[in-house]
Amino acid sequence: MLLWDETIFSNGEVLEFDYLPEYFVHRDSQMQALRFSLKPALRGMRPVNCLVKGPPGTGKTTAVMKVFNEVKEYTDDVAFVKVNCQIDSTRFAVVSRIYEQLVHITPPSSGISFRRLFEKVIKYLLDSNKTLVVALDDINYLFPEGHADEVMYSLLRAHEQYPGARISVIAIISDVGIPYSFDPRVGSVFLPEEIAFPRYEIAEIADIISNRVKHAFFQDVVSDEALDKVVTYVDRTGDLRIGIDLLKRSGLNAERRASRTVSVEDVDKAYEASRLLHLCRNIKSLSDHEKILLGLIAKDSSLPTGELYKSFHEITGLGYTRFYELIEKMHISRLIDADFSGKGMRGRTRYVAPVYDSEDILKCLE
Ligand SMILES: Nc1ncnc2c1ncn2[C@@H]1O[C@H](COP(=O)(O)OP(=O)(O)OP(=O)(O)O)[C@@H](O)[C@H]1O
Repeated sequence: MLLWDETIFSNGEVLEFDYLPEYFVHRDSQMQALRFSLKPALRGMRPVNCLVKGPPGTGKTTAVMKVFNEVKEYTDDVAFVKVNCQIDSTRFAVVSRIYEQLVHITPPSSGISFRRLFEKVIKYLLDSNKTLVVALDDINYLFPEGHADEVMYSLLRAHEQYPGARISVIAIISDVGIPYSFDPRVGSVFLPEEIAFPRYEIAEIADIISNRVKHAFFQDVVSDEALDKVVTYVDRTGDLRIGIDLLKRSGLNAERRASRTVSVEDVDKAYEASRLLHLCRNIKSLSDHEKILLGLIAKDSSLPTGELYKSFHEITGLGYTRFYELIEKMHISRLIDADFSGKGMRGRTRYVAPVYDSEDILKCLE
């Protein structure tokens, strides 16, 4: 029996999402490519822009943050800023975040234009003679409304308007199969070094997960069978984040039943929640109107678009154009399927259906 102050976690912190692991392996070539791209900054030159691409949970953000930390050890002349585009999803929000991280003051959310704020960023860089490297993490979230082009254009052409400004970008794309492309105007200034992060092999997953177990739990808490089960689940999606979440939830499940060991059943039970991680993460990033619409679609996927619009309009008061834009956006984000069902008596009727299990969607929306 576990007492109140007893725990099976020796260092649960290593299972938190924001933990930067010391043991970071199987990404040597990618780390090396990042180092080479950033190296010019050590000589006061603009670093090479990068496009870091790969499926979710393959270590992209971690690799970039680790290389940032390495360079910070060498020099104070480079300022590194990571922007989470899922949270900061407009050009203004991105530059606000950059300003906040550089100057350590949160700018007002209104009453100041993008241009004014951007000029403050540039002034800071010129006054301090620093090079700025911006990692735009999960830049995918900026594509649907065209913000990715605006952001990239502003950052990468800054030196034309403000001579002497040195800014480079590491665009991190979580590749979930949705096509994306930059505007040709951006393409002419963004000729990046592309760095691919492929899915991990099962042996690599096993290596990383077992190392995390060693640091997170006391000895012999996680049996080989339970560990294998976690690895099998991670291998299904290729996403290590799911594995780390699984470890944490399995451990908590074991503690809940006052056990000193994590069983295969604890892992199975935890997977119910962990497998929804991505879906819930995507849904969390939607606006309130999008959530309402997705909820309606999940509740009844057989509704023709006209009916769906009526219900949506009743709740939100929004018009058809906006409704249609939201349908398009969620279609692009792969949350819904939106297909023309053919030509009927009333012309073309477009039906929409959720890509994911409706119950799962409703669970994430709760
Ligand atoms: N090679 C590795 N060694 C140790 N831990 C790793 C490794 N790769 C990824 N991880 C862990 O997996 C989790 C997800 O990694 P990370 O956030 O870097 O992935 P990502 O590719 O940026 O994901 P996304 O595209 O979803 O944003 C983190 O907790 C990280 O510590």
